[in-house]
Amino acid sequence: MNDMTPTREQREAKLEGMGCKRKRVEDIRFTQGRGQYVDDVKLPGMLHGDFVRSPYAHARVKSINTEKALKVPGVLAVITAETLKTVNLAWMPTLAGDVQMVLADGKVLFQNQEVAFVVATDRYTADDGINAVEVEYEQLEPQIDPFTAMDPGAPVLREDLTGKNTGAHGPRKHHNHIFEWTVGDKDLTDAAFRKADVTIKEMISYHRTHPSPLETCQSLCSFDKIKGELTIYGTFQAPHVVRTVVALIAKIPEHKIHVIAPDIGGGFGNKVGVYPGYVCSAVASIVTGKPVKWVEDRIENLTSTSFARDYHMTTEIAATKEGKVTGLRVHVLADHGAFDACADPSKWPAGFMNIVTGSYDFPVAHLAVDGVYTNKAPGGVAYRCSFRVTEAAYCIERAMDILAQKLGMDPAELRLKNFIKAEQFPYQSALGWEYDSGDYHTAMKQMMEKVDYAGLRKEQAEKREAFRRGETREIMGLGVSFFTEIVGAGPSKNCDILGIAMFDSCEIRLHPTGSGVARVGTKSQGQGHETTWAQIIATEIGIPADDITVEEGNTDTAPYGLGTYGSRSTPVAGAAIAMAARKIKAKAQMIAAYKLEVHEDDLEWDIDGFRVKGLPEKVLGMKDICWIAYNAPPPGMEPGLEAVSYYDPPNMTYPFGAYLCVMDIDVDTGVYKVRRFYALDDCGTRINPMIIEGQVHGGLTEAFAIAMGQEIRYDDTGNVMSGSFMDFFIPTAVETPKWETDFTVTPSPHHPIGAKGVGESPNVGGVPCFSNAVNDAFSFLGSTHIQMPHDYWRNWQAAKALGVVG
Ligand code: PCD
Ligand SMILES: [Cu+]
Repeated sequence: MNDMTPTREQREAKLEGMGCKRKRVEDIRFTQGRGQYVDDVKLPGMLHGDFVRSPYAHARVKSINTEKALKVPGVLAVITAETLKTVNLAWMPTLAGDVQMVLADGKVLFQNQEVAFVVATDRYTADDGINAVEVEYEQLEPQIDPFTAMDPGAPVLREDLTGKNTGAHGPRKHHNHIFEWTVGDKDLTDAAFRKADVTIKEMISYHRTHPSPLETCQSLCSFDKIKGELTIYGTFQAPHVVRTVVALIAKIPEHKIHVIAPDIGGGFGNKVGVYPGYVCSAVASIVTGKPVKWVEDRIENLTSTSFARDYHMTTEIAATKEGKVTGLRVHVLADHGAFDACADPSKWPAGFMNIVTGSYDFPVAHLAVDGVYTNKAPGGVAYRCSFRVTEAAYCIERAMDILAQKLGMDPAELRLKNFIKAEQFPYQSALGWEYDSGDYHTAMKQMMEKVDYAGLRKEQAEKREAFRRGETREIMGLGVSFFTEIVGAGPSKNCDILGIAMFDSCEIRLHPTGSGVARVGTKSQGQGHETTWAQIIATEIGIPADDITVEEGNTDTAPYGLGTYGSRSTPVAGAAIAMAARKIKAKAQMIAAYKLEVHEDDLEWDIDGFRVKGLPEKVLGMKDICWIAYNAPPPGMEPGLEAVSYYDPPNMTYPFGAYLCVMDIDVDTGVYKVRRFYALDDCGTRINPMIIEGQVHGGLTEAFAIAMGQEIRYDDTGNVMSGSFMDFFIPTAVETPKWETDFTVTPSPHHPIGAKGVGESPNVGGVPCFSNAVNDAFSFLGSTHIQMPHDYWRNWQAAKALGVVG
């Protein structure tokens, strides 16, 4: 061996495989303004479309006159529901089994609803056309409050459903009722409450908010009449689903539809749903014979595409006087707006809300969810939480604090007392999930030690005394949260979207000189898949990550997959990538055995190639195997080195974490300061620690935004009060706290590389952590629960209500 032979460590480092803080390869183009987003795509002869929208929340549309608009120079077409009816597209199916108007058909049901689509030579002219469309409305009584939506005298919102007593998810009790969904054993739960020493009950609201990615939703459709082919560029988190749905609805054969999701400027769940803009730009292209682009502006994005949350959760816990939980009962009133356009797997009308037992060993539980229609925008997307998991985590984490307060126990101690123990995994929850793995006690104790929890509680006790003595006007809150996430939808036995099973896929093709390409069914919106997917392959087959190109988002080339949301990419596609790589490795091993003239079983894998056991000098590297695979394969073996895997996971993965927030609030102004925020995340095997840290920073920032101010608010008449970034809180670097991150590693036992998702976790755990900090600060003054968002004004109102401010 000469000195030039690289050491094992050097060979390993060269791969930049799993565990490496590899720099994000996509950032080379993003940071230089070389990303290619939908709006960067410009096709010859391209036209622009824009919407006439309703000023009213609830009104009858008496007439639409397009005559003047069509006379505006440059306006080429005005599409209304009547136009869409000719192609049977005035209404479209939603992902939740409901139907939604593409353009107002007789009625409008929320402010800013799409009424007509004006197509013109440029965006400005389209806008002039919009102003020239004359719509006559007759205002109707709006239904804004979900709590009165099922009153006997409540206005009828969905006239199209008149006489329908059952919906996509079972019986409907009222004309504004969508579904009732129940899980768990009601009788056993009621019995637990009858026997309980202590019970708590609180209505915990998770307000309506919005994912608001920097890039809004957009599409560019081009219909080629000669070929009969439709090409759609769009901001899609799930391009293949879009292609299938278009094929089913528009009756265009699937191979004649090309869906391309180029670079995406953030998704956060906003880009999962199907919006009228996509349908209208496609129809407009068919009608005009030209490519038609639709680009939403900020107000349109905030007020018409996919809100999140709006869950009102009446929560009860039963416990012994020692603080052992014995039952959980939750009723949710879910405000879905005008159409049920929730983006959940089809069989789950309230998503995975039944993860509401959280990290605790509840022997029994019962959950009931009622969905109602109101005159608000449709949606119900995840917004950085897989299918209502953040609502569930908020519910249980707030409720555990309320129980601790009633018992006079420390909230961290109460949690430690009730955690599912490490030896109980795989754990069967009372509401039907099988948690794959976890070690909650270790994570919680690590958090408490790192932040000096006992010291902080002591300081808080002293500050409270000082406040009582009138020496300070500042109160201190410690927010504890311990969450269990559920990500990786999903086993196709119970997860599908409109019947499309939720597996995912990867296709790897290695080239003769030892580099290659991996195509995956997911679609990064900023998560860094081009970086991390190559790292999995590097570790699995010993080809440096830099030598693997990762491609996603083009349905012509990528294998069929269900896309990226619900932190499913790592649990599902990540597994498919490892499995495809292993197929390649198996063929590589046959080649190596032949070349090294030994039996396959006599070979062992060594970082970047195979070696004969016991003969360290007899090696064949993966790069050489690539060449041999094409140019000199063993007799009888097909040339080439590629593999594809479609992976249907046996279970979801259950990441978890322990968070702590230290907050100081000035009672006279309501101004808060986040003094410290510590986040310990366990996402199993970590692919790229730097990307994970970035994901946690981003998710915590969004959690901070939601808990401390971000809200989509309506007045009594259904006017949106927060339709721009002037009134919708987007924290900048100035407001954002400093994040301290930490981790433990508890691999998923069923995932080929043991990885769980992480992208959503910080939002799921972060929101209750901030809210618990605010509530903890005020609790010694006698409050049990203050609703989010906790902006300065509301903190000040809380202080006033508690009588500490005049
Ligand atoms: N263990 C582990 C895990 C993970 N990872 C990494 O991290 C990331 C993430 O991942 P996940 O968790 O799996 O996830 P995904 O699927 O990929 O994604 C999704 C998510 O993601 C997050 N993040 C983010 N970022 C950015 N930048 N952008 C965006 O947009 C976003 N979004 C958000 C959301 S909202 Mo939903 O949709 O609501 O449902 S859901 C979501 C990637 O890269 C991966 O690879 C690692 O490394 N390791
Ligand atoms: Cu959610």
